[in-house]
Amino acid sequence: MSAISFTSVSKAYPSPKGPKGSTFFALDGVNLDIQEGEFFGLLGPNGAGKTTMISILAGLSKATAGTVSVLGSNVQTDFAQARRKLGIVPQELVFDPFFNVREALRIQSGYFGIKNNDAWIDELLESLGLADKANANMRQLSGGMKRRVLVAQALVHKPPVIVLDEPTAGVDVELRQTLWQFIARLNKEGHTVLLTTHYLEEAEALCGRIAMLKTGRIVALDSTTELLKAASSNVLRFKIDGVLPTHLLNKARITGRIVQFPAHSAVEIEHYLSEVRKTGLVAQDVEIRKADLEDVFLDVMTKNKDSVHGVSR
Ligand SMILES: Nc1ncnc2c1ncn2[C@@H]1O[C@H](COP(=O)(O)OP(=O)(O)OP(=O)(O)O)[C@@H](O)[C@H]1O
Repeated sequence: MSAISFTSVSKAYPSPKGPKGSTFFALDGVNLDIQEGEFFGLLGPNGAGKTTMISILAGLSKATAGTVSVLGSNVQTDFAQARRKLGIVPQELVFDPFFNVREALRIQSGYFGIKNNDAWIDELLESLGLADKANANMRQLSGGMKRRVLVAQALVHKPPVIVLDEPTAGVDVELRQTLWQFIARLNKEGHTVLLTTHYLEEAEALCGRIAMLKTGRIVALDSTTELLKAASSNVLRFKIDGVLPTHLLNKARITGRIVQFPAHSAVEIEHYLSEVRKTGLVAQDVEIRKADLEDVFLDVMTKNKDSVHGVSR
């Protein structure tokens, strides 16, 4: 059985730009099946539709068309069942400021009808590095600590399917490591994990399969290994002080002084370096590295530049 299944899912909003009455599709016929036990990554640029998919999954937003189910329970017609199977860590830090951490987790357990949950709550607090904060008021916690509580809250009912919407946005290295160790353990124990993130290194390290979403459509879907294989084998990377001519700029990825070119062969590498020399610029700290998921992502997004955003119908 699929852990999460999207079948022909679309979500329309009134178009902000088009003529009155026209609609804009934040999701446009999305089909996606995530199997039980997968660690699955959902990637896409800002506005691609990731949060919209998760909101529909969580029952916070209604699909305009199509069906979504969690372990066979339809999120619209069988909401209570579907919700019970899901643990969602939201992107935003929302919490009740009046309770301490343990109370917040007990209340959350109560929403799912679970009494005497303290043994699991203690394990969650321990695994997420919150043991010494159990009696701290939510207001006294730092942003990173609050995020840990949100993760614990999502997991109080031991959901078989865990959804993390950018859980590491703006959090420090220590929390990331604690969080990933814990989530990886839960995944090993059989929990399905769906992750959205802008940290492509994390997705590459953690996810067995990845979907890339752009303007409401899935534009790539494969195992992480296959996606990486499809990328150019190498990337030429160097630093320069100056601006490259347009014919080189079009092929490069620029981050400040760092210039990167996808390169398939030694000949191609030499070609780029000689083109740079011709401009009078000096390539410094030259290195050749293996292509990573960020290269694949940029490649897929560039190839799909023609996708029409917000099709008005
Ligand atoms: N309530 C709404 N009304 C109208 N448009 C909306 C609404 N919510 C989202 N959108 C639009 O739907 C599109 C998809 O948004 P969504 O938040 O799902 O993207 P995302 O992939 O999660 O982006 P990010 O990486 O920035 O979180 C965007 O163009 C957004 O402006």
